[in-house]
Amino acid sequence: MASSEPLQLTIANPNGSSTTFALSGSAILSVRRTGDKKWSHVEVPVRQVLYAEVTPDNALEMSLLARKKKKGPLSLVHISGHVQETEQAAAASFVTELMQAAYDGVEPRRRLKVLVNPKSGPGKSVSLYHDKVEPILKAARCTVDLTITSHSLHALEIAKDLSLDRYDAVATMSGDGLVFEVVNGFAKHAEPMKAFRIPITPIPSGSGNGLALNILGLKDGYDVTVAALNAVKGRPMSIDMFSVTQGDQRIFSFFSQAVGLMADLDLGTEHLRFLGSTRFVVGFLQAVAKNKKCPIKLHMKVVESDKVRMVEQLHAARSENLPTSIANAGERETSDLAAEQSNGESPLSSALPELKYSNADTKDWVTFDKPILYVYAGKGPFVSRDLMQFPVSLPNDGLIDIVVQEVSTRGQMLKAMDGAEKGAQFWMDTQHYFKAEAYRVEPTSSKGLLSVDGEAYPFEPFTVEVHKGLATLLSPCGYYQADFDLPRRRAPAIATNTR
Ligand SMILES: Nc1ncnc2c1ncn2[C@@H]1O[C@H](COP(=O)(O)OP(=O)(O)OP(=O)(O)O)[C@@H](O)[C@H]1O
Repeated sequence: MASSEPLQLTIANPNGSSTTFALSGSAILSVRRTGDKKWSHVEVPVRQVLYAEVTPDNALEMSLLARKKKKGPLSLVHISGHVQETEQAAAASFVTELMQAAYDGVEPRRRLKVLVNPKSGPGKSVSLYHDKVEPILKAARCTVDLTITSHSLHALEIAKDLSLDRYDAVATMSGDGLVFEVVNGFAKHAEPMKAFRIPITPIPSGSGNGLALNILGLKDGYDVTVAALNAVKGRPMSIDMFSVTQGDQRIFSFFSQAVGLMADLDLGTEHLRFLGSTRFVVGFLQAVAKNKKCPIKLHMKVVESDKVRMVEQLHAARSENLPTSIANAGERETSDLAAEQSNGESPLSSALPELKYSNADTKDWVTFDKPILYVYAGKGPFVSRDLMQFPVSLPNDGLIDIVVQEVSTRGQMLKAMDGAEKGAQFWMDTQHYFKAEAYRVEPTSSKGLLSVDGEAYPFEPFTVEVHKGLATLLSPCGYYQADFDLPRRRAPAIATNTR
């Protein structure tokens, strides 16, 4: 709509009440209803309009998400009215304009495979799905194929055999564990590259919801209503995936790998589960008290190690974000993607990308030569609500962010907790940060833990490499929603280069 005049429609109801809709600049919908005390005036960004139509029996039906109070939760609101004969043409064109603005290039009425893990988080995901999520998907006229997972690896089995042409996206209502199963199921699919084009969209109900936090941001990352809206109309966003190879095993990781203190925290604090998220704080304090060196050798194929430059690259990528990071999965051919991923090095293929670094050849790589407390590598700024571990992470730069924490004083490690939710620890001189194409860890002792996306794997040598843009998520904006910047005064002094 080029006009700055709001597009208006008033429908008169037989009982004497009326509803007036005004659509301003294709961004804001305002609805005023006489005779409705609860929702007499609703004003929402058009993105929050789920559906609008004039039915064959001349009813105007509209569903949207609105907040009753400015800072209150989003509620599902249905508005309906009778369209009289004289109003029919105007109502039809208003609804068409509104739907175009509301979906802005995204196909409405998505076909969703929904997986709900009844055991995730506090165990209330099934009722939460039926109470909060399903009504939104239905109001948006999505077709829903629901499976309540009945056992561990059920989601993997479903993803492995998914009828790819039947679905536009897979929604996982759980924590990060179910996403891990879906990506590893896609990797085992008969058409893996096509499977990875199906976007995955997390609806947070687990105890670890890092992916939802990264996509939806700190404020909305635990809000199932915002996540359901993202399932309805988020845009496909390509993200890099990692292959973790260990012996003959190839695991697909979308999130993180950890050894040392952070793996101990992730996997070694199950006995503190009764503490909820406090378990990580208690676990961190216990681990810092031990201050135990992680017995490994670390080799990395480093591309960037200058922290200031990484922040600048983050901002540059953000400013040019949409055309590069948002890919319309429907319009992109698998072969285009294979070309992007291979960087022209291997023939186009519908098979998974071949491993480049599965052997132990780390010649010309950087070897980290100081005592290590932990290595934490991954994608996406937040690993939890309290820790922005990878503040400069980009969704599909083809690189993995590697944090290497040197063994340091207990006092300094405790200080690292201060501002960790904003990524403050990034600037610690003892916390080294690399962007790499690949890395390899070789344990020098058999005692230790390895966590891959929160799952335990043997503490044995492993190699990780990046597959650029292999998987697809749905995102409201095309970038990770986490703010991070240079600390203005200190910036020039703290740039580290440990290459
Ligand atoms: N019906 C089920 N019974 C038991 N486990 C299940 C069931 N459905 C799925 N699972 C398993 O639950 C695991 C945990 O899921 P997820 O990580 O998504 O949630 P979570 O609440 O964050 O869990 P955690 O705290 O254990 O990481 C998954 O690895 C999955 O295999």
